[in-house]
Amino acid sequence: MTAYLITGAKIVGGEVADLLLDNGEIVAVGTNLDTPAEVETIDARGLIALPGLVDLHTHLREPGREDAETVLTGTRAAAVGGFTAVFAMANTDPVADTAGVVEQVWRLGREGGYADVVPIGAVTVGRQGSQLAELGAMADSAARVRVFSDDGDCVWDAALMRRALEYVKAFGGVIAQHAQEPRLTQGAQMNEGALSGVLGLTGWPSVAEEAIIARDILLNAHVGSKLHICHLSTKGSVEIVRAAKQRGLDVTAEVTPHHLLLTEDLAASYNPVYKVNPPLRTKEDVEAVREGLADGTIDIVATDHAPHPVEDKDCEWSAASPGMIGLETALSVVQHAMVDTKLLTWAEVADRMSYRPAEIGQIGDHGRPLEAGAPANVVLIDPAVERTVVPSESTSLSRNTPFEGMTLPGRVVATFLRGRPTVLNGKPAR
Ligand SMILES: NC(=O)N[C@@H](CC(=O)O)C(=O)O
Ligand SMILES: [Zn+2]
Ligand SMILES: [Zn+2]
Repeated sequence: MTAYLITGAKIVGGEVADLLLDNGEIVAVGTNLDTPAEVETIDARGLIALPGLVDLHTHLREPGREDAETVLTGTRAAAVGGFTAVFAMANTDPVADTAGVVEQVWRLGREGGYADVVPIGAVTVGRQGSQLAELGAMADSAARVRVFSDDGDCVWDAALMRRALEYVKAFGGVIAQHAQEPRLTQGAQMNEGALSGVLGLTGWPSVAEEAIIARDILLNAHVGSKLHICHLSTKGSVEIVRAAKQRGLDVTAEVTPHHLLLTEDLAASYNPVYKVNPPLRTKEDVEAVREGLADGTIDIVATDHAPHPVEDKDCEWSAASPGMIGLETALSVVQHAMVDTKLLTWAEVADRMSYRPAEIGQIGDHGRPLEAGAPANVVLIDPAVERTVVPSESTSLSRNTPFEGMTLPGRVVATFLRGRPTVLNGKPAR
């Protein structure tokens, strides 16, 4: 295995040092390092070294919708975005609700070699919301599932949600909730407000998200288990989570890059590339989620990378599937919305996009500080360049990026997974 000497990188945006990667590990960090006779040197002057990013919320679409994405294409896109581990959501076909399916997804990730794939198990059989899935068997499987979610749908039955929280408590698992009260969002197409009225699209009110978050925080406090909130999107949700954390209640939350940057106004184009669950919200909401991410109320950024084939997006708004791709643009959006605005430092970006998601998802090999002895999961980024997002250039099989035409800062130059490059010079390396 080739050893790599990365020279002159700003370590997590701070001090300049060299990094020696060998045998899958970070062997040393410092200057004038002793290197093996055969070493590949990467000049990283001007670049920032971050721990490999971890995405707690990715839709890889395999099995079932391999026309939209596969484990291989999705993890390749993840590597291009700087990720070394992704959690694969369970809303596949068949649903990831048995040990057999989660083991298959886990194995496909291993074979691809671009990023570690950690399957998320469904909470209920077929994500139908009526009967608990075999959570224990998925936890005991080779995939070691710790995160469970019916994402795409809400576990709306309070008794079932309570039982799920109780069940996973036995092995320290976490229930990741897609907070969407179904009765309040029947036929919902976009954020509910003045604009949805003008556009004639059925509204998705903030309270449909907030009511479930409040309920689940209370249920979880009662049970004493672990609750994670997927793609939180409203100011009210931030306030509820902030108050819960102040009271010492155990809850974690994520925000997507698109909810950190985009607003509901984009729906006025009737272009379904802007249709997503939860919907794009208002400027006030965007400001609130940015503040929440900055002060730690929101623990992490997760992409909710949701690839869809052209035919599911190139149609009228109400017929289109909700969801946006995001793996390849996530870090640039975070730099633009959070770093360039001085809301987060690079060290805090490492926390929100690597350390914390690995901790919530309970994977030890990722999300470790760049120190000797840690697995060599490293990403090198150039924060000084800008690029314009062109959908046809995406590594993902799908093209449904809402950032088309936007000029965003930063670019991933190289990604290393256990010391092996998955991306070099911004291109997949394997
Ligand atoms: N976010 C979306 O709009 N869509 C996701 C499901 C989900 O995350 O709820 C998908 O699977 O396409
Ligand atoms: Zn969801
Ligand atoms: Zn999702």
